[in-house]
This record gives sequence, structure tokens and C-alpha cells, in this order.
Amino acid sequence: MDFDVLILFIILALVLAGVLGFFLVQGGRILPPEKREKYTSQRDEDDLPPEDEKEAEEDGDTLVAAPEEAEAEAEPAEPEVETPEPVAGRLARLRARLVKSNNVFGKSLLALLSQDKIDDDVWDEIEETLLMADLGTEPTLELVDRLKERVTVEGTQDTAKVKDMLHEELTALIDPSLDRRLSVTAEGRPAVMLVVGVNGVGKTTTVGKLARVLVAEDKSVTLGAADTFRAAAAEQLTTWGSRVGVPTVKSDTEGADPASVAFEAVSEGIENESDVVMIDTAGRLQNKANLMDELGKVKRVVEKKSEVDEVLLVLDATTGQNGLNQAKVFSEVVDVSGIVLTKLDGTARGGIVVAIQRQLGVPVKLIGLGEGADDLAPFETEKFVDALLEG
Ligand SMILES: Nc1nc2c(ncn2[C@@H]2O[C@H](COP(=O)(O)OP(=O)(O)OP(=O)(O)O)[C@@H](O)[C@H]2O)c(=O)[nH]1
Repeated sequence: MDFDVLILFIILALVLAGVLGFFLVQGGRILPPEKREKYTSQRDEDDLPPEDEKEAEEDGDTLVAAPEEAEAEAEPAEPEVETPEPVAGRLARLRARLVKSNNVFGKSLLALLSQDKIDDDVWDEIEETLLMADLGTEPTLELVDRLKERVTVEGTQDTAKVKDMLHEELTALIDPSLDRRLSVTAEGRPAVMLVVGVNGVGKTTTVGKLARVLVAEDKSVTLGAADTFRAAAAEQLTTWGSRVGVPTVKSDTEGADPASVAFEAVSEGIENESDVVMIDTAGRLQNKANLMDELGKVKRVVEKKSEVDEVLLVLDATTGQNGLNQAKVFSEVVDVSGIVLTKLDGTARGGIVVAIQRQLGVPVKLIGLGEGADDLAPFETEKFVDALLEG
């Protein structure tokens, strides 16, 4: 009996060991993927590591940056503030462009005046050349008459002398006595400047370049992006301003009321004690009466806050007669006090300066001679005529 009990115990012990062994082997086995329990991520679907982090992970790079480095990366880089080129001598620097674009004009005139005998045919050709340069009919006839008279009275056919006479008469037509200074100082408040003109003439670019001119002359400036029609214009202006550390007031709403942006810009300029507030307006077609009315409104609203000291009309020199028509319409809506003639680097129509001043009775104050940031120069009559007549 005792022997039977012993055998039973041994059998029981063997069965128990077998069962235990089975479970142990089963627990250590690697399950095929389809039988594995799925891991439910606690992460949002879009909460993924950035691509470069993933790459670093794959490459085995360290993912832990030193705290200082991480901070340095997070901080946006300060835009570099540029130092604009000094204003004095700009026309001298840009002279070559003027000479180049007016080369045909200067060369033809000088060739005509260099002939042995200046007869009626030659005078007719001189007249034609001046008209081609957009001098305008009236000034051209005046100029030719004056020259003819002087050549007769002084009895000279000496080429050098006739050239000098032409230089003098052209200078007189452009009128060196006109006050071409910008009104950029006002007593106890910022001087306020409105910049107007049709689209594409270079208004925004001119405001940006002019901000640089003022900064170069140690003036503090606030810009107003009242061109709310063209979405990119405000950004374009902001970029121009930030390059020289000048703030730009703009609206976040596309198509916002330009008058309110202009008003805000003047308020801001008064608050931050700027020397000058310059307001860029939308390019408007001169035949759209409502849009022109809106420009009038911009001016009236600004005047609730401050006097407007300067209204600059920007004209594209390459558009010739059309530019003259635009000028007329603008001057009926706002009192234009100065002209900026852009793109003179791309046209032989330098004579437009005379025609425009005649038409408006307003001086050309600045000229644009390229797309570069400092390619805007104060207008200087003598130097301008020199460049025009250099053949
Ligand atoms: N060659 C040359 N290009 C110029 C000059 N001034 C402006 N431009 C170019 O003219 C183009 C139009 O200039 P913008 O300043 O955008 O013209 P805008 O009048 O503000 O145009 P809107 O905002 O559409 O009304 C740009 O490509 C400028 O670089 C210049 O004096 N010479």
C-alpha cells in the first residue's frame, strides 16, 4: 500500500512538472505579428516629429540639443539694418544711366548743331528731335526760336558756342530757380507726405527709396501702407521700411479703408515723434471717378489729424503723353506739390521734365534711375541738362 501511494505521488509530480514546463515555454515564444496585440498610440495623428528629427533618429544622431543651442535656434534672426547711401552726389553717380538712355537725343542734337551751316532744314530737324524727346510742342517752338534768334544776333555758327546756347536755353526751360526741396520739416509734429499715382508707375518703390533718402539724412520716418487694394503692396512697403529700421503701419484686413490706415499712420507718427510720415496710396485709374474721390477722402481724413505738407505725384517717364494726362487728373483731386519721375533709365524722353512742369506748374523734385534701393536722386537742373546733351 505504501508503495502504491509513493508511485501515485511520483506520477502526480511528473504531470505537474509537464504542465508547468508547457506554460513556461509558451510564455517565452515570439508571437507572429498578426497575433501580437496592437499598441494604441496616445499621440495625436498630426503630432509627429519634424522631418529632420526623424532623419536624425534614423541616422542615429543625438536628438538632445544643448539647451543654449535650442534657444538660439528658436529666436528669430534680427533683420540687418542697412545704411543707405548718402544723398549728395547721387545724380553724379547715376549720370551714366541718364546719358545712356538719352544717348540718341544728345547725339542727334549735337550732330545737327555741328553742321557747317544751320539752315531751315537743320532747324526743322532740331525741332523734330526735341519733340521726340517729349519736350512738348510749346517749349520746343520756344526753344528753337530763342536759339535761332541768338545765332542770328550773335552772328555765330561756331559749333561749341551753339551747343552752349542750347545748354543755356534748355536749362532756362527747366528753370533752375524752382524750389525742389521736399517739405520734410514741420513745427512740433511730423511732416506728412502723400504719395499718389496710377498703378505700376513705381509708387511703393519710390516710398521705399525715399524712406532711405530720409534715413540717410538722419530723419526718423513712419510709413503708412494705404494701398489696401493690392494685397502685396503693404508687405512690399514693410520690407522696404524694415531694411532701414523704419516702422510701417498697415491693416491686416485686405481691402480695408485706405483713409483709416492713413489716419492711423499719422497718429502713430505723432505718437512715436517721427520727423516724417509717408503714406503710400493705391494705384488708381484716373478715369474711375469713385476711386479718385477716395484719394480725396484719404487726404481729408488725414487732415483731421495733421496738415499735409507734401503731395508727391509719381509718373513713369516711359509713358509720355499719357503721363501728362494722369498728372492733370491727379492735380484736380489733390494739390500736387512735387513730381517724382521714375524709370528715366529706360527712356530717351528726358524732355518730359519740361512738359510736366509746364502742365502742372509743379517742379520735378526726384528722379528714379533704376530698380536699386538707392537709385533715386534729387533733381538737379544743371547736371540733368549736362547728361541729356552728352552725346
Ligand atoms: N527701371 C526702373 N524701374 C523702376 C523705377 N522705379 C520703379 N521701378 C519698377 O517699377 C515696377 C513697379 O513698381 P511699384 O513700386 O510696385 O509700382 P506701384 O506704382 O506701387 O504699383 P501699384 O502698387 O500696383 O500701384 C517695379 O518693378 C519697380 O522696380 C525706376 O526708376 N527705374
